[in-house]
Amino acid sequence: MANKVTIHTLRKMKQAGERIGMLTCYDATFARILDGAGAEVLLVGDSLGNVFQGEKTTLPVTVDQIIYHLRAVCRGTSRAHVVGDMPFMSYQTSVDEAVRNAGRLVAEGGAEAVKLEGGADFDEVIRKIVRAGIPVMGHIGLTPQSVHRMGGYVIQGRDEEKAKKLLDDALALEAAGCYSVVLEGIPATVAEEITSKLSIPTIGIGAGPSCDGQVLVIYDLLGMDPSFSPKFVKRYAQLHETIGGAVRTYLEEVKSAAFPSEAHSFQMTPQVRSVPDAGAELPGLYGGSKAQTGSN
Ligand SMILES: Nc1nc(=O)c2c([nH]1)NC[C@@H]1CN(c3ccc(C(=O)N[C@@H](CCC(=O)O)C(=O)O)cc3)CN21
Ligand SMILES: CC(C)C(=O)C(=O)O
Ligand SMILES: [Mg+2]
Repeated sequence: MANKVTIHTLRKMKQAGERIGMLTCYDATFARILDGAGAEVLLVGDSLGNVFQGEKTTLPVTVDQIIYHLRAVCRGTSRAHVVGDMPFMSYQTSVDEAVRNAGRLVAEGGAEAVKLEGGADFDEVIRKIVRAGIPVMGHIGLTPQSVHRMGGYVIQGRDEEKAKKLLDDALALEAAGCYSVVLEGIPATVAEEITSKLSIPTIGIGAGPSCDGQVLVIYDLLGMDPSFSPKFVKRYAQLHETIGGAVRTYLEEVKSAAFPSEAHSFQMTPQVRSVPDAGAELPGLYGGSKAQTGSN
């Protein structure tokens, strides 16, 4: 828990010009690695629909599934700020339902904040969640839950009018009480202007270098899926090849019986030989019945 990252840490980082490093995370083992590496924010994103479940969109993800992954991530995290993504239809139908679902991510999942997609249209929902004591991270631009309305994963805010709408939405989110906002899939200049006009930190994904922080889907930066390579992703590893290579070697060794060798095998406990005659009279003394402990 040493210097736990909170919403205040993130605001101070913006003021100090220190960039915020955020990653998605879906399980405890990754959480230990990412937290240990110094990520300030871990997001249990609804992108788990794509990368964990193999769905085409994030739309089928449920509140129960986000909670399940949040619990795992929280167990593996000691320093990072953990955010839970509000999935599709968990906050769009009514303010009451939104507050209840945000509360579930915190109370059942262990999230320290929630994130939801949308601009000024959601200010009432955001105000009520914040009033309930739950910090809200906004998310505007290319909002994947609106994939069908956008007609695909299309970069947003490319003309002046749409760019102005994004700035207005960002200001509305800040006014509604968001402590931070994700800017996804928008021109770098638009993200730069929004970042300069907000007091709360902006976190970009496909939004250029001027945001106060950056977020990427962990599987993308690790290069787990060679078929997913949009322009905004940088691969810092080629784990698809690394994992594939390790598994192919394992399979070869299983087939050639090179694995397991003696080093990965167990031996019986060495037994003390019973002394002829005496052994018959004192069976317990010479290792007949008592189990020994301490070796493999
Ligand atoms: N693994 C993964 N990474 C993500 O970043 C991600 C998900 N899944 N699932 C939910 C959404 C979907 N996302 C996407 C998916 C594709 C593009 C894409 O193809 N973008 C084009 C730009 C298209 C344009 O120019 O308008 C690109 O080439 O970057 C963008 C965001 C972001 N999110
Ligand atoms: C990429 C981030 C911002 C996200 O919303 C997700 O992973 O679901
Ligand atoms: Mg999301």
